[in-house]
Amino acid sequence: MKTPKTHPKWLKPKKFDSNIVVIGAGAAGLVASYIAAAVKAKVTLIEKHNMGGDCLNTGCVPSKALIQSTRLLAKTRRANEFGIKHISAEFSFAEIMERVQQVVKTVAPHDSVERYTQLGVEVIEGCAKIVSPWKVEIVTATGTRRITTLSIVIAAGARPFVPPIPGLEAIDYLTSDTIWNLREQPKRLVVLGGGPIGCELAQCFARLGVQVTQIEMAPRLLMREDTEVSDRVAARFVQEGIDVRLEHIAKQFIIENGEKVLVAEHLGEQVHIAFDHVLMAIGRVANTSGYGLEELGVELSPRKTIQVNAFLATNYDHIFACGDVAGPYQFTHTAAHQAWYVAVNALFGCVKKFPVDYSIIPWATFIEPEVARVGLNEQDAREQGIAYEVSVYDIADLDRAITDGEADGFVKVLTRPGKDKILGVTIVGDHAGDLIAEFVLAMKYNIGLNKILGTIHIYPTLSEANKYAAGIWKKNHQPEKILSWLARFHAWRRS
Ligand SMILES: Cc1cc2nc3c(=O)[nH]c(=O)nc-3n(C[C@H](O)[C@H](O)[C@H](O)COP(=O)(O)OP(=O)(O)OC[C@H]3O[C@@H](n4cnc5c(N)ncnc54)[C@H](O)[C@@H]3O)c2cc1C
Ligand SMILES: NC(=O)c1ccc[n+]([C@@H]2O[C@H](COP(=O)([O-])OP(=O)(O)OC[C@H]3O[C@@H](n4cnc5c(N)ncnc54)[C@H](O)[C@@H]3O)[C@@H](O)[C@H]2O)c1
Repeated sequence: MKTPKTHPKWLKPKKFDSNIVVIGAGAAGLVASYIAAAVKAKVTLIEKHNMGGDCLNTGCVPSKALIQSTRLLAKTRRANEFGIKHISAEFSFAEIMERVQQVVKTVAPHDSVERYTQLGVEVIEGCAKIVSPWKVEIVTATGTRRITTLSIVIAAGARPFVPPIPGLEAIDYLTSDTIWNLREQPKRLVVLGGGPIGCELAQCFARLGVQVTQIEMAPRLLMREDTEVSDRVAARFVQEGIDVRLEHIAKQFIIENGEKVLVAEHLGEQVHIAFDHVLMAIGRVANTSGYGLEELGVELSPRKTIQVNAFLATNYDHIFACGDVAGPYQFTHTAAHQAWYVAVNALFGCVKKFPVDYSIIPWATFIEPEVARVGLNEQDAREQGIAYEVSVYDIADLDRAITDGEADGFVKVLTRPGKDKILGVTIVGDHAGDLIAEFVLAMKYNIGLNKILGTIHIYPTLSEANKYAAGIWKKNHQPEKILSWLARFHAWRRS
C-alpha cells in the first residue's frame, strides 16, 4: 500500500524535524541509525530502556560471557585427558554472575548514548509512540516531545514468550530477561525449550553443578538442524549430566508436597518433574503493541511480527521494520543486515530501493559441541525439493583438533549434483561459528569447493577442516578416465 499523501485522520506536515526516526536502540536500531548518520541524514534514535537492547543486556553478551566461565570449568574437569592429574576449580556462582555483568558493562560503551551522539545521531531516552504516519511522540523523564519525520524505522525487538500454562502464574519463573539477576545457585533447574536459548543455558547451568532437566516437546533438540546434529548435542548433554526429556509437553505447574512440580505429557503419559527454578525458553515474540501500530493499522504477519515487504516497508511505504520485531530471523547479525536495507530504502527509496537478500544467512549455537550453519542443510533441501550431494569431513581426523583434545565433530557441505557450487554447510565442533565464515564468504561470492581446496590453509589449524571437506568432494568427483589414462602413461614411462 502506498502511504496516502493526505489522510482524513492525519495531516502530512509541510516540514520535518528528522529524516528518519528509529524506535529502539538494539542491534537493528543502532545499525540503522549509524548508517543514516554516516550519510548525513538527521536521525533521531529513541530507546525506552537500555541502549544495546537484548543482545547487550540480556542476550548474546551475557550468555556468551557465562558460556566462557562454564567452558573453563568443564575443561578443568577434563584435566587428566591433558596429562594433568588434577585441577581443582573453586568458584562462587555469584562471582561468575557478577563477571557476566562486568562484561556487559565493558561492552556497553559500543552502544552508548555518548558514542551514537558523537556519530551524529540524536539519541532520546524515552518511550516512543507513533501518533501519525509522520509524527512520533516521546515520553521522557523530563516531559513529552513530538517529532515530525519523513520516515520511521520500527526496531522495537521481541520479548520472551511465556505461554498461559496453568499454574505458571503462581511460580516465580525465569526468562532470558531475568535469569541474569540470579546470585544464588539453583539446586534443580527445569529448562523449558530445546532451542538455542534452552540449549546454551541448560549446558551452562549444568556445568555450574545445577541439576538440569531440559524439556522439549519436539522429538529432538535444535529442531532446525539436521538429525545427526541434534543427536550429537543430546548425547553430549546427557554425558554432561543433563536430564534431556524429548517429546515432553509442559502442561501444568503444581505445588506437590511443598515442592514446585512441572506436569508434562510424554507419549500420552503424565510425568512429574520437581524443581526449584524454571527457565522459560520457548521462543520470543515481537513487541508490536502499545506504541501506535494498532491505531495506524500497521499490519502484522501470521507469525505476529510486523508484516514487511521485500524492501522491509510496512503497509506504509515510509514506515519500515527490522530486527526481531520483523523477523523472519532473530539474530543480532540479521538485525544488522536488515538495518542497512531499512536505512538506505528509507533515505534513498525515492531514487532506488533495494530488496533485502536472505540467500546466505549464517548462525551458530554456542554450546559444546558448537553448531554453525549457513544456507541449506539436508532437511531444508529435502523440504524445498532441491537436489544435492553431501561431502562430510570427520573432525576426529583433524591434526589440530587431536592436539587440542577436541577431535569431535564434522564439516558437512551440500553442493549441486555434479558441481562444486555450495548450497549450504553445517559445522559441528570447536569454533564452528568462526570456521563457517570461510563458507559464508564463498557462498556470497560464488566461490566453489575447487577454489577452497586450492587455497592455502595454515597447518595445523582447525580451518583445515574446511579444505579437507572440499577434498572429500574432489575425491568423489575424480576424473576417472584421465586418471586411468595417467596410470597407463606412467607405466609406459617405467617400461
Ligand atoms: C539469551 C539470548 C542469547 C542470544 N544469543 C545470540 C547470539 O549469540 N547471536 C545472535 O546473533 N543473536 C543472539 N540472540 C538474539 C539477539 O539478541 C536478538 O536477535 C537481537 O538482539 C535483536 O535485536 P533488535 O534490535 O531487533 O531488538 P532488541 O535488541 O530487543 O531491541 C529493541 C529495543 O527497542 C526498545 N523499544 C521497544 N519499544 C520501544 C518504544 N516504544 N520506545 C522506545 N524504545 C522501545 C527496547 O527497549 C529494546 O531496547 C540471543 C538472544 C537471547 C535472548
Ligand atoms: N546463538 C544464537 O545465535 C542464539 C542464542 C540464543 C537465542 N537466539 C535467538 O533467539 C530465538 C529464540 O530462542 P528460543 O530457544 O527461545 O526459541 P526457539 O523457538 O528457537 O526454540 C524453542 C523450543 O521450545 C520448544 N517448545 C515450545 N513450547 C514448548 C512446550 N510447551 N513444552 C516443551 N517445549 C516447548 C519448541 O519446540 C522449540 O524447540 C532463536 O530463534 C534465535 O534466533 C540465538
